[in-house]
Amino acid sequence: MEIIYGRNRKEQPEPVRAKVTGKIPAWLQGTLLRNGPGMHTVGESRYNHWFDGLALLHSFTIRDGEVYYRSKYLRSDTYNANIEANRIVVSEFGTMAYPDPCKNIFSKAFSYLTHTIPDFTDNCLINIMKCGEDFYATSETNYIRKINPQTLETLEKVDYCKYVAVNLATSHPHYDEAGNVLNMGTSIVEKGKTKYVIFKIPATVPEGKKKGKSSWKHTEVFCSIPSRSLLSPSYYHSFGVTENYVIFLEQPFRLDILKMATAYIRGVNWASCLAFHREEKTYIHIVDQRTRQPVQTKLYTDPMVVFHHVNAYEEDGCIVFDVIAYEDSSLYQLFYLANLNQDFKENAKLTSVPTLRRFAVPLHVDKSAEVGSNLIKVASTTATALKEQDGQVYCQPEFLCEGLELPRVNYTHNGKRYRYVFAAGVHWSPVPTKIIKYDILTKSTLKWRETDCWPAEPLFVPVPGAKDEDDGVILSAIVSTDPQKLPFLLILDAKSFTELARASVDVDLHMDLHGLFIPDMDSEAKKQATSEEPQDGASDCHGTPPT
Ligand SMILES: CC1=C(/C=C/C(C)=C/C=C/C(C)=C/C=O)C(C)(C)CCC1
Ligand SMILES: [Fe+2]
Repeated sequence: MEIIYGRNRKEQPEPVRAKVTGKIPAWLQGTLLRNGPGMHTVGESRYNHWFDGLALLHSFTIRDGEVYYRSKYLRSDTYNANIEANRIVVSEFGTMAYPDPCKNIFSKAFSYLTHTIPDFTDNCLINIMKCGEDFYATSETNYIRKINPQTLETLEKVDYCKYVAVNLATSHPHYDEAGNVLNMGTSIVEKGKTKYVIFKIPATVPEGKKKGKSSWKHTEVFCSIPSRSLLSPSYYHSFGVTENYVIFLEQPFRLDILKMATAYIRGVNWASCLAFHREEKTYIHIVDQRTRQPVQTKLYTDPMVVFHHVNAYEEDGCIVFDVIAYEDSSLYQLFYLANLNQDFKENAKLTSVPTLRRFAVPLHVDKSAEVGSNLIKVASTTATALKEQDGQVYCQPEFLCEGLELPRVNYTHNGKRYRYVFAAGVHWSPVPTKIIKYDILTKSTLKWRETDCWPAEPLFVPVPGAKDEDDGVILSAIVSTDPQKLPFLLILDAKSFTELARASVDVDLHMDLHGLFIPDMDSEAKKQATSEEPQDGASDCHGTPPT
């Protein structure tokens, strides 16, 4: 497993032409842009956790049946400082680092205690976010980095704090049809007012506002939800939306602000400031996007840990939402590199399998409904919401299926009724071994797997003019541990899950986390843009750099 997770990868900044077998659909034109950790040692120093690794961006550009690959390390301030010092000098999720070895521990403690929380890393390794015409590499701190989606070059650093009062923000924003970004973050520095903030970044500068100003300046706070515990807000990796509502799970997997404030002096990492409180409830917050107010009903469910929301929609006065949930927080523990070694089968055993759970919550509680009665009348789910004596509502999910992570849906169905979940297949180990299509209606599963192949998150791309939800393809970057087999971009027909094509590349492909697909501009504009490109005559697979 070290081959997959712990090894430093060589970047490939010049495009390499892939060897394509099978046939790539003619309509599939664009760039799959993805992010993930690629470097886990700097000089003699080593990160402890897979989520610490320096961000390595990579892309597969698909054009006229050909595929070009490139990869480039994000030149974050963190990357540059580490490379210059030839050691890890910036702290990450699982590794605490000290910038200045000359200072003694007390001066360090003093300088950090003057700020509640020290400056976080800009090593944005988790996802890619589209904001108007711009693309950003993202993580969960207050920093994101603008990138050039074609050349993968690193551009300016954006600090969320300048536009909205958050110190942490998710790397799983949602997009509406106009491309506006809806995201959530936590404000932890104002100790008396620890809160979760839902905010919207417009795709363009709003009409009537001075032209030329960045749309970031028009970021609006939608709603703030005070944290139940001021010194220990919930950690969350994503949230859900429907057409009119936002779903936020305040789960008992919490950050301890006091522990964070003293982490440097104590020499412990950020991860140790996170704890799962298995005796506590998970509170379900629903925010109405139209009134920007939280729904007043107190909704809760059993303790659980959720990283990924899958999708959500409204049905008959209820909100139905699907998440991948765990019984504990062992997932983050398993990604310590010490567990991802040869004995990973023993060391990296999840103590709880990820399960796809469907919740249904009532938007209104009928005053005349009896205590103990189930408020969910939706026939399509067995999820329940029981009215309690004190007016609270206890929600119990329907268990749909288990053994899946990194879920994706056809994004045109985001927030709406949907039927298919595409995901990576994992079981008692966090290492994906297959790609799954789960049909919520028939509760059936289609799978793709191949020996010694380790798939990444599967991404659905719809065929233009698609009629069915699964009219399109699945793209997944596959890492191979068979020395005879190159890594490849896999293209599956999303309906049948049969392989349409694979594009093998002789490069050091890394296991990544998340990304997006950027469809090419319309064909006329594309012709103009590519008319000046030289002809591809390379036989060594180093083809024409795609624009
Ligand atoms: C650096 C840093 C953080 C980083 C978290 C990361 C990097 C999480 C990655 C999560 C992933 C990849 C989950 C996949 O399911 C915290 C804890 C937010 C807060 C303190 C500073
Ligand atoms: Fe994620």
